Amino acid sequence: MQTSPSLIEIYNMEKHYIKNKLYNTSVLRVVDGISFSISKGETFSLIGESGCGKSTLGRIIGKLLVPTTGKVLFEGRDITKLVRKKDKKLQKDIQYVDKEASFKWNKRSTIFKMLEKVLETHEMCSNTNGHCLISHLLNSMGLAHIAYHPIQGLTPGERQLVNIACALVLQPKLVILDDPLSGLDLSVQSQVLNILSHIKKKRAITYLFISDNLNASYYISDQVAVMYKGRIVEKGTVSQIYEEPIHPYTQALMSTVPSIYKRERIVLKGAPPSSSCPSNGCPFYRRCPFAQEACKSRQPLLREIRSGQFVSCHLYA
Ligand SMILES: Nc1ncnc2c1ncn2[C@@H]1O[C@H](COP(=O)(O)OP(=O)(O)OP(=O)(O)O)[C@@H](O)[C@H]1O
Repeated sequence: MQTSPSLIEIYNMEKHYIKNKLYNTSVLRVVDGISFSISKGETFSLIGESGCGKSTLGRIIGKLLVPTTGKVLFEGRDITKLVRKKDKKLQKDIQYVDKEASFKWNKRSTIFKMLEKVLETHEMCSNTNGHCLISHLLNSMGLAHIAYHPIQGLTPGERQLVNIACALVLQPKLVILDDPLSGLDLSVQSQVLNILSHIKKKRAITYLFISDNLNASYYISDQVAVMYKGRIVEKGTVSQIYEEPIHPYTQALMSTVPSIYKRERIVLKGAPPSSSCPSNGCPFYRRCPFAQEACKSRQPLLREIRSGQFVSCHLYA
């Protein structure tokens, strides 16, 4: 249930790509009619198997990718048609942290210098204020001891934390974390997650957390949306999605984390359909153990089945 006002609202978002294999043209529906909102101060996770469209949606919200159709409101302002490069406020307010820390900076530069440069680029803070801001941030992220180390000697975990620091130093309102734990050791993953939660408790910040790491998303999220083939099949609070999932796909997904979802393992048959052969029906019907006739021909709507828990499934229509 949402209590605080929405920071960002997404309406009917779609992203299609035209695939042209030797003139046999087809349309890839990577994001296929998605609507949701994220309240101020919450952590909203997008989960689902690889290729379901999570990053594409994240990049659209981060204004790094233009959608085919749809509308985005940020603090009530329609930003759908705004160009990120031309809007300084938007560049600062919405930060996108990519899955791999890829520094475009001089590898011999120190972390402190790099963060100074980020502030300078965004015309933020005089020197003294900037230095305070950076020191404070590095302290709260447990990075103060390596503030003057060159970037080239950092471990993968430190590089990812510095990548996140580059976003946080701008004091954004929304941080999109696209698979921030990818490629990190388990112990480093929990360190990054702890730091993200710690920062969130201290600042009025909202996270959009994109991941196929179900344990991590359980740990950090308030709200969760489950994606399947470019659509949201279920959305609710973290306990609703992980402990009381309703959609057959969510149930199968959660059965892979027996430490949280205490039911029998569900093994799905087949593979997800290609995004280039959309059907009018439910994208999950070929693999669904409960598929009915209606599932083949009619796309189910996302409906509220329990308070705050939305499901797109004909079983509950
Ligand atoms: N520029 C593009 N042109 C064509 N297809 C694309 C393009 N970008 C992404 N796709 C396809 O869109 C689908 C969704 O990709 P996306 O990266 O959004 O998925 P994801 O859920 O984030 O997966 P992962 O966790 O593996 O990154 C994939 O099948 C991908 O190949």
